Amino acid sequence: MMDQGTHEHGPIHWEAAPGTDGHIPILDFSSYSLLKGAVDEDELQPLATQLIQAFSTVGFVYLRNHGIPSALISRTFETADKFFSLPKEVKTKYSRPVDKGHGWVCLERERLNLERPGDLKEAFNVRPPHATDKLWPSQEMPEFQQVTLQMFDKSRQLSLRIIELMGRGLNIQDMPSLLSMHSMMGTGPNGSVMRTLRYPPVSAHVKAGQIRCGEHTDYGSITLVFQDNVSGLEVCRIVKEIVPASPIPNTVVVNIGDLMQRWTGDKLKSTSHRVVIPETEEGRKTSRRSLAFFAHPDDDAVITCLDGSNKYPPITAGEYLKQKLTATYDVN
Ligand SMILES: O=C(O)CCC(=O)C(=O)O
Ligand SMILES: [Fe+2]
Repeated sequence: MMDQGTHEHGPIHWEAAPGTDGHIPILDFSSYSLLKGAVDEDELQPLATQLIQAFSTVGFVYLRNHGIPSALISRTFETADKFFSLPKEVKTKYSRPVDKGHGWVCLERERLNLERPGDLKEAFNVRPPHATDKLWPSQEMPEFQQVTLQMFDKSRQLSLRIIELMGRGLNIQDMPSLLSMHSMMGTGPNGSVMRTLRYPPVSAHVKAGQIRCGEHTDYGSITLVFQDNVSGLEVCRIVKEIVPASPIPNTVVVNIGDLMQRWTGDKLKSTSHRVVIPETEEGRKTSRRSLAFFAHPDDDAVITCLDGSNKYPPITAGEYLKQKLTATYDVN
């Protein structure tokens, strides 16, 4: 078996969400699907309650019937594949500058667990406010910008619906302000980013402890993850106890980020996760693809514990993200 390293991330406990055996719940999102025209308010409360149950225990759910067309998801994956298959010299033209959140991130540039070597993944970050003309591969792929921006926008809309339901499930009185604190996703000073990720076939030269994506928690409000059909995503329940978040067709995985955990005075759990290398020789020859949308509040949104506990001092979302990113990026 490939060495998965010996790093022990802090103990993370979860109680099994009701009706589950400690695995990640699968919820039907049809009552608030993006495709749903008229919404029946009465149907939303049970969904909101189920979401909060999952997020306050596992920190992860799968959603079915979310309403982002599968054709758009496939098209985004294909578009990303085409970009990743361009020669390295071409991709380098679109490298993410250190001061921007948009552009190509080469293999091993990031390590999400600082105790491991660089992650065995490459990525293209789509962060519209940071995207200059020079950072879109329009010359080689005229469709790239339009397809990825469309997927960004659908992910943004779905995130807002999820956040709205979370507010409902948490009984937050001032819901408009929770939503308005996410009003600049994709348009202004806001940390939200969509990443197309590619984990290439694993060569024989893997460094000790190197995996596809090291153990980490996400930083923002919530994350959406669309997976292809290749396993590897694992949710770290407690030290040495791991639950696979294997691909389930037509679902999106949604998880809580650190800032949301802080915002809710630790009621909702930002659970550690990672992407491992397949154990079989055959599996290692296969690449894996995913698409992650990280929803963040606006940079100037002041995050104060929603339960009035003042467990953590107020901090702006921009300042919080800056502190987190400094630790992870551009280590090579
Ligand atoms: O590729 C995946 O399935 C998840 C990646 C991830 O957790 C991340 O990029 O934060
Ligand atoms: Fe993550």
